[in-house]
Amino acid sequence: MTKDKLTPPPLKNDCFALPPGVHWTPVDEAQALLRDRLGVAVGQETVLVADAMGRVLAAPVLAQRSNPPTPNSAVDGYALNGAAFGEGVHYVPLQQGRSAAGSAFQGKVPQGHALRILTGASMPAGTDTVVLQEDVTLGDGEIAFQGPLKPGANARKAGEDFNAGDEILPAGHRVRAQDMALLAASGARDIEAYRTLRVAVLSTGDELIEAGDSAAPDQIYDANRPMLLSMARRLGYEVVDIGRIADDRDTLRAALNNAAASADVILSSGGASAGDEDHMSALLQDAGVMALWRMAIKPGRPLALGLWEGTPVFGLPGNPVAACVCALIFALPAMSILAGEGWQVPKGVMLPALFTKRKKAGRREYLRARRVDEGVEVFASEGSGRISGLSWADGLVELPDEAMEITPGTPVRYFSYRDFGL
Ligand SMILES: Nc1nc2c(c(=O)[nH]1)N[C@H]1C(S)=C(S)[C@@H](COP(=O)(O)OP(=O)(O)OC[C@H]3O[C@@H](n4cnc5c(N)ncnc54)[C@H](O)[C@@H]3O)O[C@H]1N2
Ligand code: MOO
Repeated sequence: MTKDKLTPPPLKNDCFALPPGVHWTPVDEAQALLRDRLGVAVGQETVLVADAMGRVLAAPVLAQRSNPPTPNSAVDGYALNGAAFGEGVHYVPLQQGRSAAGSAFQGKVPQGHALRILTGASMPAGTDTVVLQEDVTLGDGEIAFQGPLKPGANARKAGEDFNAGDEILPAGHRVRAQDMALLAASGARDIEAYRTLRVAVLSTGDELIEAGDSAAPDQIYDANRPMLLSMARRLGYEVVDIGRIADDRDTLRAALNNAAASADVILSSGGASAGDEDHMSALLQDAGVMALWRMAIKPGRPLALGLWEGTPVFGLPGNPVAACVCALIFALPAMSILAGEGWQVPKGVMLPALFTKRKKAGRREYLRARRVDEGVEVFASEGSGRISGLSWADGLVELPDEAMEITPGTPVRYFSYRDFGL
């Protein structure tokens, strides 16, 4: 072929333009596929309640006992039979003794008598009501107060919170600090939990060096691996650090074998597109287990999804912002399924935009964003190598697949990093 016979394509400097003839998978379609195809990837184990924080329940938790286990007093005061004290002033003799939390009164309170009672103490036999000590004048061996009393006032019924045998937490629930109170109160000694998901993380690229090492001019620090390892740790997963892998197919194959043998899911970054050194997508394609690799998302359109030796692989794009966004939008909810928690995606909130942008149709866009009192502002650049914007931001703005004209005040969807559990 001679030079003058070559026909160059029309110049297309927009690297985000969607080439025709390629199916660009919408975010919703890719998420639906992950949601349908993935299942729990971990076994189960028995875990002491003391160690339950952050664990995902593999079975519902049933209460071993009721809360409260007996009727008890909600206040410090005097226990009596409420129905016996109608309108008017009452002078009521005190029964000897008292009922305190953990030290219940053993006898029966005679009709027309009252017993000193403290908050949390079991209601003694013969009583159903507590008159608040602030409403009482204490005399010598008797109390005086103004009727009428409402029978049952200031007393908690046995099981009013939950009863023995009630399901207090469902399977698939991830135990939070607040749930630790419920688990302990229910009398549980241990829970059935899913084993903690193991997440292997690797970075590909000959240019990468380790944080803190001395760098040649064309080397760059591996920024994605520390980010992805930290996301996994923060979400309570066990991490397996596979390290930095050179742009060499055999080396990457060996690293994937190692990762698949030691983890339940693999997060890699770089080499996801179709360049000469994009071995991740090539290997997954050769193995015939490549599901999707072009997403209608910005940043991050090259995303290699596949199975390696049966282990799901997320081949995230190399650019750190794209790696972060694709991890949040695809890998995190997928990992929550693998971990037993079911599909978890944040709903976000609609906030007024404090920026101007004209968005084209065909791709969902995520902008680094920061919530302020008046609404949400976005990072000055959309460049997916601008790592500083990830730290500038406290979350993401999501713009829909359709075209959109945003001016100050237009409602836009905002997710905080915390909404993703980060
Ligand atoms: N001709 C085209 N070239 C590129 C296109 C395109 O459509 N046509 N898309 C660009 C986009 S968008 C992205 S994103 C990248 C994705 O490619 P890869 O996933 O294969 O990523 P790499 O090429 O390996 O790296 C991209 C970029 O990110 C840097 N990088 C990689 N890993 C790390 C890391 N662990 N820490 C920090 N930085 C990392 C890498 O040095 C590159 O600068 O392809 C574009 N090219
Ligand atoms: O689409 Mo690339 O993943 O933005 O940087």
